[in-house]
Amino acid sequence: MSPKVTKICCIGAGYVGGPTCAVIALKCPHIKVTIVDLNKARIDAWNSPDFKLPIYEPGLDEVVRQARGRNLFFSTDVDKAIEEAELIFVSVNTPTKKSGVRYVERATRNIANIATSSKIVVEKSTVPCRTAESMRTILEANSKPNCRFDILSNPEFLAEGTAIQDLFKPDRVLIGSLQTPEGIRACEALSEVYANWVPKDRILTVGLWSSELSKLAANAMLAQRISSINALSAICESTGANIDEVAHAIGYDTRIGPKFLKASVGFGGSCFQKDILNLVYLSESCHLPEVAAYWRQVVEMNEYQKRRFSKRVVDTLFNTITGKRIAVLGFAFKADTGDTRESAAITLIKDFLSERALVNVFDPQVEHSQIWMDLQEASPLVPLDHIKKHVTIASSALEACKGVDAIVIATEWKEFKELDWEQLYKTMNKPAFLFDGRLLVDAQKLTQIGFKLIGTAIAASLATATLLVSHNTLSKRQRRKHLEEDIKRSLAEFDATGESSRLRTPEDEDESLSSSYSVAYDEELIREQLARNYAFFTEESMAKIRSSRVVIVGAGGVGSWAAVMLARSGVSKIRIIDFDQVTLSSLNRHATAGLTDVGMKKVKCVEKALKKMCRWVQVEAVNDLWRKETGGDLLEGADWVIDAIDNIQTKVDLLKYCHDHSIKVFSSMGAGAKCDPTRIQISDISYTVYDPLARSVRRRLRLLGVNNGIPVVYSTEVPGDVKLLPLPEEEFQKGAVKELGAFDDFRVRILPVLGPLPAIFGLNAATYILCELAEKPIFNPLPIKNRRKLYERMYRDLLHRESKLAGEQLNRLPIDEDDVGLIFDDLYRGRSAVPPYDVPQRPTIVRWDFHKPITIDNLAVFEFKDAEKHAKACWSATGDHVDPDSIWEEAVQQTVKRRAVEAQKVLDWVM
Ligand SMILES: NC(=O)c1ccc[n+]([C@@H]2O[C@H](COP(=O)([O-])OP(=O)(O)OC[C@H]3O[C@@H](n4cnc5c(N)ncnc54)[C@H](O)[C@@H]3O)[C@@H](O)[C@H]2O)c1
Ligand SMILES: O=c1ccn([C@@H]2O[C@H](COP(=O)(O)OP(=O)(O)O[C@H]3O[C@H](CO)[C@@H](O)[C@H](O)[C@H]3O)[C@@H](O)[C@H]2O)c(=O)[nH]1
Repeated sequence: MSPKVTKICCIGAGYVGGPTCAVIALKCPHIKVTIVDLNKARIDAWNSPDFKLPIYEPGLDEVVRQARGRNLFFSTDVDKAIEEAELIFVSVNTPTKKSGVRYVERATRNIANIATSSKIVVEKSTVPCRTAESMRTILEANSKPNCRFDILSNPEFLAEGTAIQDLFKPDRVLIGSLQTPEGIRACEALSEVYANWVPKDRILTVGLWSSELSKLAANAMLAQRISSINALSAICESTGANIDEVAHAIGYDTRIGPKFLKASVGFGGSCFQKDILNLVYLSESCHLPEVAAYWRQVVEMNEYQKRRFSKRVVDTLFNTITGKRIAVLGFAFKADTGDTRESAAITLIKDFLSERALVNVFDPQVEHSQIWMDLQEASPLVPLDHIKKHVTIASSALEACKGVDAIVIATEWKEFKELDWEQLYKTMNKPAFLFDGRLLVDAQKLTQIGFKLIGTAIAASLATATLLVSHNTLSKRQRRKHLEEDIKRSLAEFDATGESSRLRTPEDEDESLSSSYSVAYDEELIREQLARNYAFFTEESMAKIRSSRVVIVGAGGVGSWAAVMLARSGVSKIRIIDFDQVTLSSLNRHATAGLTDVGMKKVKCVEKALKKMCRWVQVEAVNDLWRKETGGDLLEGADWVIDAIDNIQTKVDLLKYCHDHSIKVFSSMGAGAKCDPTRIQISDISYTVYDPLARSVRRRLRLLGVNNGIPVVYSTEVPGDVKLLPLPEEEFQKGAVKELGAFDDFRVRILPVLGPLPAIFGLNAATYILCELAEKPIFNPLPIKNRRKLYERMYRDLLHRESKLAGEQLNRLPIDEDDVGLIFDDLYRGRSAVPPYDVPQRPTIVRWDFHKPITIDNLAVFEFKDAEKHAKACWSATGDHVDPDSIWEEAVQQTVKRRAVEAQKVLDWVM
């Protein structure tokens, strides 16, 4: 017979332990239930005379009111409760990663140490599969005589906000046990407890490991539905489909069902992310990388959804929210709870702050102290005082929305649906933007009031475009009128913060930077300043450039020039990282440093200059050495990274890190000891030649498994006479001098540098990235240029072959070496016309159609042996030549024809 349970202890008085065991006490008056916790404040709150419970959960206080003091007790005396109980729930928190079960382990050890009689120990916490085994080992190793422990898994499926309802009427209660007679008896004892109110057919009994895994699986499947619908919402936004309609339509299929298909700003809560990551670790430890990647994508999609949402806010508010005020309605991770763990609102507010917006936040349940704690935790490097200057916690939604430029609904609190929106509209700045991250409000009604409504998933991109145009046209005339005054005002501001003749202190820098931020720079002014770029790239591409973030590692000769040109071209977010200071000798190549900047941090010097050039630019100056161990965070949010580092090991680490994390990176190779700008070029790292730094980086990366896929700027120049200078004593004082070397052979020496060269490298990087951001990439940058000798040889080969075919020695051809260069490098990009279009070992050009004369549109590039084969097959001494289309496959014919069309365009351009 199964043992009768009369006393239960629950370790952990949190969101699960509290409501679950309170309901057990309510439904089983014959059982004494004691909920214990180490956190005294929490227990005091559970015991508070006026029922100010530590968690907000509809219906919970009613349950506690009925049972507390009768058969429900809350206590900090963990040991006493363990000793008394026959059945112990372990309902402690289980944060992510390997350390996640440490609280479970601690609680288990506690049980082992205290218990003097047999116990049924129940895992209520969500744990990785086979945690019960570790618990058993701990319990058995420490057990006393006549003391047996049976372990059960009884995962909890309640959702916050509906916990009481879920506990009263669970879909199922799952109990896992070892399939031994003792295990089954323990399982029956727990089943009996639930049977007091849960129908028997809803109590499922399974094996221990199945039960543990089922909990992770259930959450993974639920979260996967949200990520799936959120991924579809992105498609809706691009196509004009409506995600609510899509969800409704697919939910009608009984196999899919209507629940958990609400597109949102991203799921939050303490469970989903943690439990999926647990499943990912489990898959990895079972050596199932594909399975791990599959589940990881659910979390990644969620991150993407949050990022996408904040980007949408910035884009819609005319590409900048600097100085603008945004109301965030809702801070809890979902409605009807005060829980904020992993709430999407935290990420959104963090993003808004990093864009220098001002935020008003309101949540009907979340404590103010909790909001400050979460925001501080999200940005640990930013002092709380600074956060408090930019965030205001309002006491009502109305107060939060007063005077704001936009409202963001982050939590689906019902009361937000029923706000007096007409009143709110009146108090807001116009246009009154409303971003409904929960698709909560009545879109039609609010649009009629005048709101510019942008949901997570309606055809917002189209709406935004229309808005931008109408807004701009409407106010263009007035704005034009003020343009001149605005410029004057701006210039006056600059003067006030401008250079003085004395040496500047870091305090001066900060002051001038912050005051220059305070001036709102009109969108019209920005467009005027970027007019030539708009003309070059078009509206759409410029929107992409302006909303992008570039991280530049290295603020020296290369990085500073790249930063300047990116900012001048409209990039609005630049993070620049360097640990060094400006020295007098930096001035020969630095883009922004002046005499008064000597001694200043390089990154600050760049920041200061960029802000003077471009008022839209937000610079994050990070005065630190980039290290692979900790540098990941610094690359977060980057659309592109520029490697402008001169230290080879850090360079390799950065490139490898970017490669492994699929972060786009552009690298600068060696600019030292060179002077010929015509030999500087952009290519994939795998195509670099004659550059010793590139060779060394290439070799080290290859050892790390990275062969290609990194665009670089480098020079093919082979310096004739490089004079290395000895390293000055002060550099040795800094230690680790070996790390200073640009490349192996040049360690601990100073490489002579001609100033313009690093500048050109930096400008190459900026140009390449701008075209990429604009989605108008430089089409196939030449792998190699300045190959005069090669062109001469190819010309000679062609002359030789044509002479042989004609049966007489020709002196010249109707094309010259420049034409060869054009055909080979510009038209054929240095590659053969034959798939897979390799760079030929011995590139050769050959007449394509022998019926026609030699012209640049009748020559093709082949590997030497293919060219010979071609001539042999097509040429006929009688003049009855064979049509090349009859001997070459379709792909080759098409390539040659495309190149011929391009050749015609070149001719039209040149003539
Ligand atoms: N929150 C949910 O909606 C939910 C739903 C189902 C399952 N779960 C799972 O339930 C578990 C608990 O989650 P939660 O949200 O209740 O966490 P929580 O942080 O709200 O509560 C855990 C409590 O355990 C206490 N605790 C930790 N170690 C202790 C010890 N050795 N002795 C006494 N008290 C100790 C902590 O002080 C804390 O008050 C987790 O594994 C979670 O994944 C949570
Ligand atoms: O269609 C939907 C449903 C939910 N969410 C969001 O998803 C998150 C999680 O919601 P929900 O699952 O309702 O709350 P939780 O309290 O996290 O509950 C989940 O996690 C618990 C802990 O493991 C499990 O017990 C529950 O069964 C499981 O639903 C919240 O941010 C919701 O806003 C959506 O965006 N769209």
